[in-house]
Amino acid sequence: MSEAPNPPGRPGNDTLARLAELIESRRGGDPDRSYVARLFSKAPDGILKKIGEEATETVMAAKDGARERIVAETADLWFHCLVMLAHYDLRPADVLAELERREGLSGLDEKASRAAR
Ligand SMILES: N=c1c2ncn([C@@H]3O[C@H](COP(=O)(O)OP(=O)(O)OP(=O)(O)O)[C@@H](O)[C@H]3O)c2ncn1[C@@H]1O[C@H](COP(=O)(O)O)[C@@H](O)[C@H]1O
Repeated sequence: MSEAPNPPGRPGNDTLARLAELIESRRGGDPDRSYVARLFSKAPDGILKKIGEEATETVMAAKDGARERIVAETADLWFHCLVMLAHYDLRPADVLAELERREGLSGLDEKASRAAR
């Protein structure tokens, strides 16, 4: 994976990594001063509940074809997933590595190989 910073105006892996570090820094923080610390204090159920809510809101925005809401709700969903990953000592890099591992592997071929197992 490239270590180069994101090109200006092109947020990417750096953004996820930076946000993950910020989330990590909130562990054990004051729930009255930090939303992330509040989520950690309710982990895992409080985080998982938010992921369910944000996933539903993302689906509803997409059904409406509301592009701005799709972006906003997907950002909420990704953010809460990052908090969940941190709770389980995982990082965005772990998920990105899995996506990279799948690059070039057709989802249909992968599914067919499962049936053959
Ligand atoms: N990216 C986010 C981010 N995205 C969404 N949210 C919060 O996630 C919540 C989304 O919940 P909802 O939309 O359901 O709104 P709500 O009804 O107010 O939420 P609930 O009361 O139901 O929990 C809101 O409170 C948002 O403010 C976020 N909160 C924090 N961050 C990042 O996390 C960093 C640390 O935040 P603090 O820990 O609060 O300092 C921030 O600097 C940001 O970079």
